Amino acid sequence: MSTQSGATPLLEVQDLCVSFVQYTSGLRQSTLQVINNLSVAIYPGEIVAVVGSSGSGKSLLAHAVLGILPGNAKVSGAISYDGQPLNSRRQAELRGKEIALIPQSVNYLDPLMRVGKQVRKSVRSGDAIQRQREVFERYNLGREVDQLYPFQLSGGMARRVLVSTALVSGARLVIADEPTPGLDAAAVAETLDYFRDLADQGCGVMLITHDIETALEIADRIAVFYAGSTVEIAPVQDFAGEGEALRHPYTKALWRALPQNGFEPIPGFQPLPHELPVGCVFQPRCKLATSDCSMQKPDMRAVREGMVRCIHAT
Ligand SMILES: Nc1ncnc2c1ncn2[C@@H]1O[C@H](COP(=O)(O)OP(=O)(O)OP(=O)(O)O)[C@@H](O)[C@H]1O
Ligand code: NI
Repeated sequence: MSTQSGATPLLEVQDLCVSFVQYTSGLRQSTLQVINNLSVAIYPGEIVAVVGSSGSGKSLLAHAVLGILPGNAKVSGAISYDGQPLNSRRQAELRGKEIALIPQSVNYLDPLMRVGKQVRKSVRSGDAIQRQREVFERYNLGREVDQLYPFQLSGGMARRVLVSTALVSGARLVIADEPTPGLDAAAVAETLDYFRDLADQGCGVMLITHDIETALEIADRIAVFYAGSTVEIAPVQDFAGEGEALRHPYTKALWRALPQNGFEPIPGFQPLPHELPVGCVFQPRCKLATSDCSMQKPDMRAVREGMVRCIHAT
């Protein structure tokens, strides 16, 4: 992209496809493709928000980058970190160290380890106890919390512990999968400020969220997911006015569905992985659709300072 020309992305995902092998009756095997030709990059110093409705493939992208997809997942495409291919050996090496995940579910906490100890395990340099206490203080987690087991935490406390684990790690790439639900306004603001600090220090942050308003507050670029792929990647400034700077009809529709823009709903539903339409996946819901849109799936292409997957975009 022209704004970042020359720089090496911290994370680059190219043409990622993820499918699951499923066994139906008896030994019959079928393949369900859930991520299709997905490409996205994160440069040092930026926050990229990944937005999209439930089931669009956001968490699977995070799990593919970390190498923690379930065993029946088949992955193709290229993922690189800091200019080098991110193969499974490197994923294991970097996971929780250079690359930290704030998982969507609090079930990722180790149920058998006191939370102070499990957070300290992620500290790579400096005084582990001091780092852990500093971050816990920021999140209003008192000393007594250090000794608790995950089942003794409230939902919001468990979330703050998960965020703390990533923040003490000193990771250069933080992938935050819906980090804020269940947090009160102060903790949300604290978390978003922390992401901004990390980016300002040269880290990269992928913020996965279905809350487009939070994304617009904090991110530099927005990647919009729909039915297992990216439909648009746009600088945050393009989300303004009537959405005239946006490229994809779905992104424009998301923008107009926000309360301040009149709550105009998008008719129809996102298709499930086994019922994807031929051609453009958005075509059945799109006002601009022509017969060409149902012929073949459009490629992602550069339009102005962003990327879009629509043959009509200008
Ligand atoms: N292990 C699996 N086997 C088969 N299908 C799966 C598996 N895991 C996820 N999927 C499917 O892949 C699609 C994408 O799932 P994913 O969890 O990435 O969605 P998401 O965008 O994170 O949604 P949410 O906002 O609800 O967290 C969904 O249709 C889901 O049903
Ligand atoms: Ni998810």
